[in-house]
Amino acid sequence: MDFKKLKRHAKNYLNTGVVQSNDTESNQHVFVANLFGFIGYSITFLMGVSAFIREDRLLGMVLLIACLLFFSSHLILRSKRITDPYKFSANLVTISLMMLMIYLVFTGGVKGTGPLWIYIVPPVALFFGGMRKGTRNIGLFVLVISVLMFYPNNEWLGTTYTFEFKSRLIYSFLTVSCLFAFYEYVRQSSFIRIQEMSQKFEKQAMRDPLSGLLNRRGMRVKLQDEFERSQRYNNELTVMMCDIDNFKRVNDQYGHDKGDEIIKSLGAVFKSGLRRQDSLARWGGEEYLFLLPETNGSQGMQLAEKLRTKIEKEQYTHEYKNFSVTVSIGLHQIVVTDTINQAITKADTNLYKAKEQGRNRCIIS
Ligand SMILES: Nc1nc2c(ncn2[C@@H]2O[C@H](COP(=O)(O)OP(=O)(O)OP(=O)(O)O)[C@@H](O)[C@H]2O)c(=O)[nH]1
Repeated sequence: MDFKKLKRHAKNYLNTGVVQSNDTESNQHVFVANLFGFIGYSITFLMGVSAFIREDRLLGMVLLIACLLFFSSHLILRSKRITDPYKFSANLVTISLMMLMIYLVFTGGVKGTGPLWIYIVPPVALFFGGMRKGTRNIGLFVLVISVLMFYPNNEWLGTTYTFEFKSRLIYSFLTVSCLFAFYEYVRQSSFIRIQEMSQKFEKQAMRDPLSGLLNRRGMRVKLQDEFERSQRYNNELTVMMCDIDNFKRVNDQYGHDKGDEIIKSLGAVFKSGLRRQDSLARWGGEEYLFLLPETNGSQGMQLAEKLRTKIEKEQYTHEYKNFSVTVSIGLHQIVVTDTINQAITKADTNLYKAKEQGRNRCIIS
């Protein structure tokens, strides 16, 4: 088998149970669960076989049982019948690991070196359980091994340790646990911060910075969603293209800043006249695109007229003089044969007609 094939197999294996729609954090956990399960059953298998060779049958059996449990955690991730396979698998890995460690502390493992393995517990418990559950599990684990080790006269141990060894084992274990808990805390909070920032940037990429409305990119996403929905449920859907009349003159007369203020203000006026399910975007310089789900042409026309008259009455001031602007609107009720671009072009054509017929009016096909 060549290296590339081996790499692909390893990747597929480690991605068992990864769900495409899940967030990166959940999938990372599934990936690590597979990796840990793999390391867990490989090592316990080798150690189990080695224990049998040394004729330590009991240790060999325990290690092979642990190996089976680690392997089951991988099989669980493949299961389609279990509701939350990751949770089940992660709990199985953590509990099996802790039981194995308790056993190693109890028996001493090979020549009293068994307790050296307990340092695997903190990273695994914290990674799979998170801060709260992980810390609680580590606390329980320390309690159990402390009781076993410090019970008078070593009565609850299958081996003997010196007092110095036991106490230093617990101190060092607690130190490692605290460091891992701190690390997990920093990792988790950084991850949350990065996720929040990425959501914020994603939102910003869909918005027009001047008006705060959707930009073309954001509107394209809405158009696609609503278009598909209207076709699936046979719902009425209307698009409306609106343009400020003679805006060049407004800019020339009152300045670009005033022009910007008007673009922003019109967006807010339009928005206040829409329903929650409607979408509004700044489609171009002084052009707005409306998407009106569950709205037919005549309902769209009523809304367009309402908005047009509202804008007409809106007053702006420049150097103590009041003035107003008007808008022209072109509408189109989408039909089944339309593509998104065709629907927009038809609304645009109607807008052009409205401009031609003298502006400050609404036209529908
Ligand atoms: N202030 C401001 N002006 C803009 C912005 N984007 C586009 N414009 C201006 O809007 C004007 C649009 O002018 P035209 O396309 O000639 O159309 P109009 O003057 O509105 O005339 P009609 O559309 O035919 O009624 C141009 O002068 C652009 O510079 C913007 O973000 N801010």
